Amino acid sequence: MVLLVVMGVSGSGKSTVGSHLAAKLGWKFYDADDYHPTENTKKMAQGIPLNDQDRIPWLCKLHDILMREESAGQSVILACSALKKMYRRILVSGEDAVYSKSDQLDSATGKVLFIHLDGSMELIASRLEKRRGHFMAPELLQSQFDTLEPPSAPENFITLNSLVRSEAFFLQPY
Ligand SMILES: Nc1ncnc2c1ncn2[C@@H]1O[C@H](COP(=O)(O)OP(=O)(O)OP(=O)(O)O)[C@@H](O)[C@H]1O
Ligand SMILES: O=C(O)[C@H](O)[C@@H](O)[C@H](O)[C@H](O)CO
Repeated sequence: MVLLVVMGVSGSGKSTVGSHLAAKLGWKFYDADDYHPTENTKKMAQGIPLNDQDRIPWLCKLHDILMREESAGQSVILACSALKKMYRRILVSGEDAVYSKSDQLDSATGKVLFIHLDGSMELIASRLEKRRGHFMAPELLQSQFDTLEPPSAPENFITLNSLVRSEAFFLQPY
């Protein structure tokens, strides 16, 4: 049983790569975008970046989903921006991560593998310009990069270039 989170800034390819990979592996797929409260979606559509207060309850909900699937023995892929280290700790450990020191929770980090899709602002901006029918305002990209804290040790992560072709992904089911 594997819990995978495909993370990165808006437009890095989380939904595309994550859903493709889940279909290929026969795992369940969740898109964090589907779990935002309406207020968050409205804010983003108006070009207003989300803050910690907007994101924390949403991340706690996503943590609950991951834990439910873990209890059921179900491997899952979640596409979620997870921009800050604290946000990733909430996904792994729930609301406790908001209040406790990071090293108190480090033993739990191995529960979830984060795949960071890393790409240049130029590449991702060109994708967002072409994308249609999505609520996210493309002008929020700068704030997404400003907020991003790329994962680092002792987090459990791998970094892939956003140019990765989802069909070429190498993971096999196990
Ligand atoms: N590897 C890729 N090569 C070329 N285009 C891609 C690739 N991955 C994604 N795209 C395109 O880039 C755009 C953004 O991709 P996608 O919606 O998957 O990103 P995202 O990270 O889920 O964005 P958001 O967080 O805003 O929902 C889409 O139009 C998608 O078709
Ligand atoms: O943390 C965030 O700011 C949000 O998750 C955004 O990244 C959006 O949900 C998404 O990426 C837009 O499509």
